[in-house]
Amino acid sequence: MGRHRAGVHAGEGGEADPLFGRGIRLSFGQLRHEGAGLRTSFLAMMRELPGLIMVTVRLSGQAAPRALPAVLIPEFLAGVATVVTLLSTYRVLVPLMTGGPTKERLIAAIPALAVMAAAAATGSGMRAISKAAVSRLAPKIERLAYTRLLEGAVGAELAALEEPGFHNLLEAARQGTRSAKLVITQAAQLLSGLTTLVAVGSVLGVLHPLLLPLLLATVVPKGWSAVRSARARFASVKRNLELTRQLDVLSGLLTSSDVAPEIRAHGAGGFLLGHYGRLSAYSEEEQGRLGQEEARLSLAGDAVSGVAAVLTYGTLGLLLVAGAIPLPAAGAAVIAIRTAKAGLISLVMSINQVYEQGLFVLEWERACAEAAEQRLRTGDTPLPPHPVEIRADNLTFVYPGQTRPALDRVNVRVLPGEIVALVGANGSGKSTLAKLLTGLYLPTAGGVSWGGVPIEHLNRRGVFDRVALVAQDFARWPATARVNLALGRADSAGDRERLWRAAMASGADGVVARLPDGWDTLLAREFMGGTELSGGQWQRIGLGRAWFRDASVLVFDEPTSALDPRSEVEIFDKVAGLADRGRTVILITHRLTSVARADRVYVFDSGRIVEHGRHEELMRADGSYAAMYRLQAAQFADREPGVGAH
Ligand SMILES: Nc1ncnc2c1ncn2[C@@H]1O[C@H](COP(=O)(O)OP(=O)(O)OP(=O)(O)O)[C@@H](O)[C@H]1O
Repeated sequence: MGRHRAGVHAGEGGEADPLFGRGIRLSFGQLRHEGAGLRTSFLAMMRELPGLIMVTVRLSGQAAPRALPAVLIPEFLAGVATVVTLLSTYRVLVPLMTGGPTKERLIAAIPALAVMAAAAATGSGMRAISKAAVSRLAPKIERLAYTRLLEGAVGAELAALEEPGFHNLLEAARQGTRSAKLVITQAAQLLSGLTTLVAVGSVLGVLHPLLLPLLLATVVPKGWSAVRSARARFASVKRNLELTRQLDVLSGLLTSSDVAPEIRAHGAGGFLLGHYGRLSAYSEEEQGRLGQEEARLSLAGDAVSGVAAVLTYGTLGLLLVAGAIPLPAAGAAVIAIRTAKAGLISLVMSINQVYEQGLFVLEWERACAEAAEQRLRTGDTPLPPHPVEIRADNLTFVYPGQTRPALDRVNVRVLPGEIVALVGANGSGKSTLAKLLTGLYLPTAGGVSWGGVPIEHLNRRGVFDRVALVAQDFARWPATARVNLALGRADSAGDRERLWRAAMASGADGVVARLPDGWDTLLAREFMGGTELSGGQWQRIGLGRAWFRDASVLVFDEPTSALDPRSEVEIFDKVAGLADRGRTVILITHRLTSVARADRVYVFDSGRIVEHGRHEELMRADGSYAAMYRLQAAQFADREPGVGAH
């Protein structure tokens, strides 16, 4: 794809992105703030501002209840000090500019000068105290916000975490947690800017009432451009969230050690870099467009504000000439206006920041609310004591965002102490069923029950507690070997005997024995002191986790895919042993020889169960299971010396 038209984003206008398909285009459809952002009036935006700040203020109240007054009170006192400084400037100027001997005039100015110095020093001191308080408070707010977000994500339904929209929201919310810190810093500055402005305003009001609206006329246009460009920046970030995440994924891949061998062996580096460059160009174009928009807004704000400033000085001159204002008052007014200008710049910058960052904090709040809505739905019926029968009745399941069911009216029975095997072609729904039987997903239609109670009525955390799951893509935690084995019952991680027992059952004992620091070896080569395991070694660790968890229902999804033949046989023996000891085993495998020992085999095809029964029954039935079994057996028979080729 060549260079895109100016203003047209990746995938917009119907064409799919050559790397990510329709993803980026779809993300544009999900924007909620963007359109609204550009239509919102200035007044509406200014009305939003206190609400935006309040989200962070509430957060800071929870993060450190006493810290906020420590920020606000000194900031307020600093504002008061500014008023006093300005008023005393006036009092210094009056004796200096009125007639009389110079010495007397100087002496008359000294008390006001002393007050001015004291007020200025107090103002600086107060600002320093507030700054120190902000730097103590801000990280606490950030941590609290981030922890809340993580708690929400951890407690959400698995299905929610598979929705891209939720991920975009989480990404914006993650930014929101950093923003909360900035909002509090900037809100303190905003308060300081406002107090300065009020101070200057009141001084000007005292000097001559006409100067006050003129001062406001210099402030408002700048505030308008600041808020508008903050909104435009926020909209731009939202608009590009999916693109930003995709760029992050690409740069992560280019630097990841996991895919580094394939990138080199397949010469994929140039290809990926090319796409990185292409997608970055979209992002750069967006930034350029945004920069232009901000420059336009700023110019418009400056122009109106500049005219107002000229008018202010002009009015001051006219008032002076007309004798409506004495010379010292005019001098004080000039100083007040200059002070206002400095305060104004900082005020405008903080309004801009508070507004933009505040919108992200709102995203954080929205994500927390969304996560709460998506919180794991759980009933309060306690689990019947083990052993329980697990059933799926007319179970249908459609993944979020999909239209075709992954499971279509499936009926399954798993009796306590049984080994139930799920077999069938890739993508036929075996892993999905295992996740539904163990309560990780809830049915779209039909039902799953444990001991006759529908799973949604049960305490699902209680269900999880009864389950040990060795998923096909089990987690390889970047942690020590001990944690990797014991994570399923982290409280017992210190139980060495239990660790060794689990390790011996899965064959992980030999792996751990060869590790440089034994159980304390870090299994993550990207960190200092870390080491890496082979695929089969990892699988033993993953399997050991199931034994360590010691649950009554065990799900093994392709448990031996990376094991050597001898280890594979050993593992299946151990799995059979688990069932002998009353554990229920759900086994998903393509190794049909190991299925022969199962009490029942369910054969899947395109989300449906096409056959079920014991191995012998299925062989006699001579259906698809028998065909698959013979196909596998024939592969070995063909290679037997004297029987087949080679
Ligand atoms: N998280 C998901 N979101 C959307 N669709 C999914 C998800 N996981 C699986 N699917 C789809 O559901 C169907 C069933 O997948 P499942 O993983 O259950 O198959 P499987 O029988 O276990 O396959 P395999 O033998 O390859 O492991 C497939 O069409 C797959 O594309």
